[in-house]
Order: sequence, then structure tokens, then C-alpha cells
Amino acid sequence: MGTMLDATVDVPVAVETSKLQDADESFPGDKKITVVFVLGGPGSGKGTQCANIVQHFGFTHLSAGDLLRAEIKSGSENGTMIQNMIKEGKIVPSEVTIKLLQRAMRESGNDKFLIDGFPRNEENRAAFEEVTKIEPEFVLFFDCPEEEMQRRILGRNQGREDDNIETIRKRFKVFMESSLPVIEYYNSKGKVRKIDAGKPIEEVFEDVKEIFSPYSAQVA
Ligand SMILES: Nc1ncnc2c1ncn2[C@@H]1O[C@H](COP(=O)(O)OP(=O)(O)OP(=O)(O)O)[C@@H](O)[C@H]1O
Ligand SMILES: Nc1ccn([C@@H]2O[C@H](COP(=O)(O)O)[C@@H](O)[C@H]2O)c(=O)n1
Ligand SMILES: [Mg+2]
Repeated sequence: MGTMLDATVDVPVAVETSKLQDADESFPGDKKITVVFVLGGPGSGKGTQCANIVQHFGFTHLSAGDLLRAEIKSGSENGTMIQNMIKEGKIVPSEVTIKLLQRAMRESGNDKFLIDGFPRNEENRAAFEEVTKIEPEFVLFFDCPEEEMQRRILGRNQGREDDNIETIRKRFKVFMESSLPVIEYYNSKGKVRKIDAGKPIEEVFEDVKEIFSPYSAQVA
């Protein structure tokens, strides 16, 4: 989609940290952990490549979207709100998503995480940093043309309520307006590893492997 990473965006965001800091949900505590944020437009192949990385490099894959969908299924009090936001392609408040991520990280027992589809906007980014004090090792950015992403989503067939053309258009708009600025922020800090995600799955993974090769010594 011709994503130029040359603009620096650093928008201050007010974060209600009191709501986010819940003793039961706190993570990581004193533990040293490694986080890679995996970002890219809807359908760019984040989930597909994360599954490959898990196999080869021993990371735990946490998809923010998957965690939110599981929360809906669990019958949680936030379920209806989350479902409505997802149907509209909107970003769920950070308070909810960060608690789900912290819980999943804690329960995994691992210390290396691929966080897929997060942070999705400046609020996500600032709140995660404030609450967890975690700086990502780097940001893996899957850059893919919009028409290819649309083709992939419409062929996905996983029964997702947001995989319809009306919601897909909204998700693309949110990606351009809210998520790309986060990628630009990390790019200005030299943290973005950009991948051409428009290629076949195996070829994309060849490029991904090069980026993760420093972690190969840690394969189980
Ligand atoms: N490089 C690729 N070439 C062709 N198809 C692909 C490629 N990567 C993934 N796909 C297919 O495209 C669809 C979307 O991939 P995937 O679910 O991994 O994307 P995603 O970035 O996680 O999307 P979302 O943000 O909507 O969760 C899937 O059906 C997947 O099999
Ligand atoms: N940080 C996030 C991530 C996702 N969402 C919502 O979930 C939808 C699906 O996300 P995928 O990564 O699985 O495509 C997304 O469109 C958002 O509605 C969110 O709110 N915050
Ligand atoms: Mg996904």
C-alpha cells in the first residue's frame, strides 16, 4: 500500500493507569522478557508468519484479536462491547486488551513473546509502555498492498464477523489513520524490521527467518 515510513509521529496520550494496574493482572514483575510487536494491515499475514516463528524460534504467539474474540466467547461482561467494536473495525480500549495480554503472558510461562496486532493505535502503545514498562525488542512490520490483503481476507473462510467487505474497508481506514503512525513512531527509533509481505508465504518466511536468526540459538 506504498507505506512510507518517513514521518515522525509522537502524539501525547492521557492514560488512566489506575484502571490498568490491577495486582492480579500485573506482568511482568521483575522477570526479564523479550517482546516483538508484529504489525501490518488486516490480512497481511501476521498470524500465518507468527505460527512459523513459533515453530522455529520458541516464541509464544499472542494475537490481540484472538484474545478479544476468546473474551467474547467466554461470556465476559465486556463481550458485547468488544463484539460491537470488532464488527465496526474499531480499536477496543487499551485497558481491556492489555489485561488480556498480561494474563496470557503470565499463564504461558514463557519469556519470549510475539504480540500480534498490538499496539494498534497511540493509546495502545502508550498504555502498554506505562503499565508493563516493556520496550519491544523490535517491530516486525508486514507491508502488503491493500488489494492483496483484501483478496486474502475474503478468501480466509474462518467465519470472522469482520471479514466482510464493509468492515474490511473500515479496518483498512483504521490501519492507515491509527496503526501506521505507531509503526512510524517505532521507525523513528530504529526499531522497525519491514518485510515485503506481498510474496508467497514461504518466501516471506525466508525474510522473517533472517530477522530472527539471532534467536536461533534459543530454539528448544
Ligand atoms: N504470503 C501469503 N500469500 C498468500 N496468502 C497468504 C499469505 N499469508 C497469509 N495468507 C493467507 O491470507 C489470509 C490472512 O492471513 P492471516 O490470517 O495470517 O493475516 P493477518 O495479518 O493475521 O490478518 P488479520 O489482521 O485480519 O488477523 C489467510 O487465509 C492466510 O492463509
Ligand atoms: N490491539 C487490538 C487488536 C485488535 N482489536 C480488534 O480486533 C479486530 C481484529 O483484530 P485482528 O488483529 O485479529 O485482525 C480489530 O479490527 C479490532 O476491532 C483491537 O481492538 N485492538
Ligand atoms: Mg490475525
